Amino acid sequence: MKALLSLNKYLYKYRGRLLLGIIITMGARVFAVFTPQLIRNSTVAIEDYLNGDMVSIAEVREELLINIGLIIGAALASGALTFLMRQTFIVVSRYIEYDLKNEVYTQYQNLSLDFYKRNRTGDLMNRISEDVSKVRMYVGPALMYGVQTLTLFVVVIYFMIKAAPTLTLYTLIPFPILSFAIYKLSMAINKRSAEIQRFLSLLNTYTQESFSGIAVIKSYGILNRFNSDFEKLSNESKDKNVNLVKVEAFFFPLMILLIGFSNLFVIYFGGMQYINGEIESVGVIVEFLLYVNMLTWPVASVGWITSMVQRAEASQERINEFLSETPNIKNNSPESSEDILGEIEFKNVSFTYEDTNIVALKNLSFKVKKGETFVIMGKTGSGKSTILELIGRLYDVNNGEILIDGRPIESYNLNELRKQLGYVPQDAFLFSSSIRDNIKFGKVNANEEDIVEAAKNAAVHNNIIGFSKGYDTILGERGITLSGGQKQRVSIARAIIKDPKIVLFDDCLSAVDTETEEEIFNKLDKVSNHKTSIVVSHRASSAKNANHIIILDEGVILEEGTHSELLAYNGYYKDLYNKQLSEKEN
Ligand SMILES: Nc1ncnc2c1ncn2[C@@H]1O[C@H](COP(=O)(O)OP(=O)(O)OP(=O)(O)O)[C@@H](O)[C@H]1O
Repeated sequence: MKALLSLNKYLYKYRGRLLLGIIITMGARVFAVFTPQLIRNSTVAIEDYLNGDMVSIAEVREELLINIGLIIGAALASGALTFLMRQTFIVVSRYIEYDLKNEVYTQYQNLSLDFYKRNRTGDLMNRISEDVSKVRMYVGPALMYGVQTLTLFVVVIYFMIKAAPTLTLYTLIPFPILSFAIYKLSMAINKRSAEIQRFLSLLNTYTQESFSGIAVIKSYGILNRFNSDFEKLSNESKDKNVNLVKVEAFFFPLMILLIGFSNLFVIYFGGMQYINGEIESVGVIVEFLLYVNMLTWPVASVGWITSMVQRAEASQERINEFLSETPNIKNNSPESSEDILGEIEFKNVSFTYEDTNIVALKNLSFKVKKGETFVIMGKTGSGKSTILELIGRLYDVNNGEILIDGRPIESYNLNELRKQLGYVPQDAFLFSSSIRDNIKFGKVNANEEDIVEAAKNAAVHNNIIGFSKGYDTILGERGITLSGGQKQRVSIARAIIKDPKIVLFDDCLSAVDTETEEEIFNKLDKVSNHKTSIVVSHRASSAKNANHIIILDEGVILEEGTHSELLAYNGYYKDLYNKQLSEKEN
């Protein structure tokens, strides 16, 4: 139950409604318990008539009719209150489900990239949907039936003791045994439920990844392999569910068996006590039989409630695991920072990726002046993307420091800093929405003119108006309706529409031809006259007009200078330039 304590804040938030729910539930059960007493009274009336204590049949009939009326009234009152009971408890559980989903989602958003690398998407999805709905069962049905069962037990046992204390004792003999058996079963259910939940995450992850990679799977002709792997996983999942069902299946027979014993005890001991004169009427036996049967469902629900609570506990533990994570990237300055100008300096920066222990940058130093275009080139894996990720504070440096306008990057308000950066990652991710929305994503209040201008500057406007629905074209998941180059350019439009102070292009023109690349750079040059641009590229053509170029190799600068300085140097850059020039000529 420890994990579920974290839900207390929500129970407290909705305490008014819950309290009302508890009162209504108690009322509903109290009315329900009137029925056995009214039936006993009716039996007593018939008994009295047979014994000659009541003289006229009309008197009996009147008594019976009054009792029937009261039974109907009590049933109606109990029914109406039961309806209201659901309206309070179940509605509150939906509110809490909503709050909890928001809490988990906000936490996901705040967590740093390393969290997303450690955990798979399917698992994240599972915790925010499946696990949260399991937890809802605790704050909704489990709580509701818990209160109902408890109230019913208290009221029924009170009336039982009032009517016949010794018979109550005999009737309740099987209940402790039943409770113990249910407890044992619940433990087994909990273990199996946690396992199922873990497995469901695995299955979701597998499915989600295979849908995302469907193009690769199809083109490699490995559908069958994926199908059979999926079948294996879902078969295992089925076995685990079947195992759970086997244990759960014990509940009802066990309950019926023990309730059956209670009925037998009532008939036998009740009969004996009646003969001995310890009970004044057969009506008490009838009343007790009705009580025992009234307790059947609550006793069954004890097991059911326990298993719901156990499952919720397992799920909440998984949710808490993520909620207790703290983002590695801290926002050290809660106040919004002033506008940045755009000077960037790396001072002896070293960075190692924690999970792989790969040293991506080693004691790196360079300075980019405001408004300059700075190009980073180098072999694959040399640390180019890492530099851009560090400027966006997707990671924090291990040693050294990054300064923006002479101030440590960590001293800026994180969101304000990111707002002033236009980052175009290597893998242009587009949302499954319209092209317009994807571009607007960079500036929520952008008008049509801004959108078209950004698209023109990213040299993608002509492509977009070529589509029958133009800017309203809906992109499939991850933008699959666009070509690689179109995707890259829409992603550039999204970055430049917000008119950032610093633009960071991570090899984001690799899928466009050199002419289009040049066109984009020329346009950007015009619109970005005050912007600092850092461009990662594999093409010398992107570097020609840069103010400064660095060539990275294994996290250190191998060569640096302007285009002409590097050509004069006779090194990596010159080789690359000549090679790409001859490729173009051929
Ligand atoms: N998220 C990550 N987690 C762990 N290691 C990483 C991560 N990203 C990059 N690396 C490693 O850090 C090193 C530098 O990677 P980086 O992406 O900065 O190189 P790059 O020069 O941009 O490469 P490319 O030109 O192929 O994009 C590589 O060895 C890479 O394997």
